[in-house]
Amino acid sequence: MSTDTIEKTATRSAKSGQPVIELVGMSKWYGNFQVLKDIDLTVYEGERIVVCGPSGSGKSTMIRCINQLEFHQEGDVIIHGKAYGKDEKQNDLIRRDIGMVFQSFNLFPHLSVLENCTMAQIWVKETPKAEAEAVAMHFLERVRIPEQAHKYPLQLSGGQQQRVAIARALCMNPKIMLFDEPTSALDPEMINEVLEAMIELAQSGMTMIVVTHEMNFARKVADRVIFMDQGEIVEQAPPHAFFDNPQYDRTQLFLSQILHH
Ligand SMILES: Nc1ncnc2c1ncn2[C@@H]1O[C@H](COP(=O)(O)OP(=O)(O)OP(=O)(O)O)[C@@H](O)[C@H]1O
Repeated sequence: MSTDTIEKTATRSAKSGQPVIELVGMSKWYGNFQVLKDIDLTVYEGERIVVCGPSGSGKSTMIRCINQLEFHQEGDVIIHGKAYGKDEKQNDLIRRDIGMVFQSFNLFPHLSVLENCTMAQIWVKETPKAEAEAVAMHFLERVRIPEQAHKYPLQLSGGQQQRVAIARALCMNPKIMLFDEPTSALDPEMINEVLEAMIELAQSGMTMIVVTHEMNFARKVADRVIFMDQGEIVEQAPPHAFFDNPQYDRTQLFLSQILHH
């Protein structure tokens, strides 16, 4: 697929035409190993991007560079028109717009569900406790587990913990949500409840980048599917271009990746 077609695809799928994430010539090395190679990617407001590719292709590293959990060494990461730079205060402000959900939930085990959802609001945004709790309950209701608010993470199922992690991220009122294999650690019967929460979020207009191999989710929700391989974006297209076109050779590549995952 030509760069021109990719650009048109991206523009067509944009909800408002405003770029919210721009990766420009982004490269990163771990020692001598180049994990990301000259990545160019523009994500528009309200777009839902699914990222897939073989293990080790750099998917996690790319999305972790978007909120600077990892640091790129060349190129630019621009969020809402502002590039991460040397000014840590500005970097913190940029990061506040971005919520992240990890494969391993990353909840604090010694805090209740409610406290997990209020801690950053209280300490980072200085929201009064009662208000933070009301916000937390709102989002716990949205992911359908308000009744678990006073339990501790280890008293919940994996699917419930992941929904808490989604609620916790939403409590910070992010403009962008990043998901790094959010269902990979879950038992099969719990995957759907998490995907449903993500689908509802997508339908609310949230800009999302989701690293996942859940292709039903990609089909239902994604505006664009991006394939990475060896640190590069090797292909991107709307999901139907891959899945509804039996002639499309990337479908074969994709299936082989899934089978080996
Ligand atoms: N902290 C690190 N130090 C050195 N190498 C790393 C580090 N983190 C990741 N890597 C390497 O970078 C490459 C890309 O890793 P990354 O986790 O981004 O891939 P991925 O596509 O998300 O893989 P997976 O699907 O298995 O999660 C891999 O070869 C990995 O071993």
